[in-house]
Amino acid sequence: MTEIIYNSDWFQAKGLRNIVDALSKENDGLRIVGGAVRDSLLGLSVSDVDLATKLLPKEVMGRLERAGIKSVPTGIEHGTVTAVSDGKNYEITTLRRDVATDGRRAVVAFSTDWKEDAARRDFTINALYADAYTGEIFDYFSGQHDLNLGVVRFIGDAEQRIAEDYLRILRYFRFLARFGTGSADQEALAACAKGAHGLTALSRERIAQELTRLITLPNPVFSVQLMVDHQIFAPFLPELDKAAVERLPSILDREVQHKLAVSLPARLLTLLPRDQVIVDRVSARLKLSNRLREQLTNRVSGDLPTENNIRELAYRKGTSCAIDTAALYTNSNVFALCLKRLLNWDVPVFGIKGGDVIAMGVPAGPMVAKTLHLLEQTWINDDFPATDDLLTKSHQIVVELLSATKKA
Ligand SMILES: Nc1ccn([C@@H]2O[C@H](COP(=O)(O)OP(=O)(O)OP(=O)(O)O)[C@@H](O)[C@H]2O)c(=O)n1
Repeated sequence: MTEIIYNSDWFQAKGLRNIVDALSKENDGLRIVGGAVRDSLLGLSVSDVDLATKLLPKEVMGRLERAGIKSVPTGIEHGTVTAVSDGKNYEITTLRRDVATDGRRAVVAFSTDWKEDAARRDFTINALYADAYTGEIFDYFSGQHDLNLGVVRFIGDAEQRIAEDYLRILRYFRFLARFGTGSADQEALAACAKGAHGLTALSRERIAQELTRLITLPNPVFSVQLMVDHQIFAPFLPELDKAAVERLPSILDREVQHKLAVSLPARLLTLLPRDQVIVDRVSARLKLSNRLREQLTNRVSGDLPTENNIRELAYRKGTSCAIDTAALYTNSNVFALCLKRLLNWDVPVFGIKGGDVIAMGVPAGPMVAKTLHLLEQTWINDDFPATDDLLTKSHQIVVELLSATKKA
């Protein structure tokens, strides 16, 4: 186990080594903790490295400064300093024990006891530490055992851990989807259900971020089903569509079968009815980014996709939007036909401009835009013919249009 950590690229990274050299003047003062240790033991890639230390935040900042490493007091009242080393951020947090909490924010006291620090963390698999010099693992709550079995277990009393931070409910289901083996502990589920009301007190951004991370995992179905069964969505997503638990697996199947990239908007929309008002309301409540809101709106507004209109949808709203809507709202036959229509088809550019129709005899003014609109729609209805055919046909249409206008 020690070798796995010690030989990892992230452990030997220059940025981390510089920090370790700057801080770790005494033994037992600095350890890696949480996701980096957990993921590394599973052979997964590690992107974020968090450190825990017995040193007080001021001392951490002082030592980093003397070593020429930039540090930012990102959460100094909770003991967290972010070091920027070799272009990467590392969060360094002084060991803590909780003294009070309102479920959103813990009031903490600093500690020098590793087990005390471990005891205030959420799950056994997240309370694994690795010595920052040797990579030696410290496991106070059988986290490695649980990791090997795919068990997500709260440390100590689940209700208490949840009351310290209600976001842990959503984290529970996310980690279950990532590491679980398809079973969940009834006591933990009951504690999550009991604490779910507390989710309303959390910042919407934190909820949206967790939900996004869960829903875009390779297989969130088991967790989502459990969350539906235990009414976990009710406090922040009462609009949850009953069909969600069927639509989500169908999207996943289609993504895998047709090698489609995971689409966040499509995954989120599996949870909601196809109703723009509701989607807008949820987007506002969860404070989703403008870009994501637009993507969601594009996917619920307009006609349902069919084999006949799928290219028009792709032309007007983009290929990924067209594929998503087909994946979300059509049966498997129609979906396959839609995909076939989009395969090897590059969305073309309409080749006629205002100047072209004026050159064809349309008088400058409002008639230009109207004519362009008509020509574009005809081009779409004719299944996007190439520019030469488009020009010939456009000429005919303009001639007919002008003679009809003259007669009128
Ligand atoms: N509500 C929370 C959030 C975090 N943690 C602790 O803080 C560590 C770091 O948290 P975070 O970076 O959010 O998660 P990771 O465990 O690193 O995993 P991932 O990045 O995959 O979410 C966790 O491992 C856990 O020990 C916790 O106890 N309770």
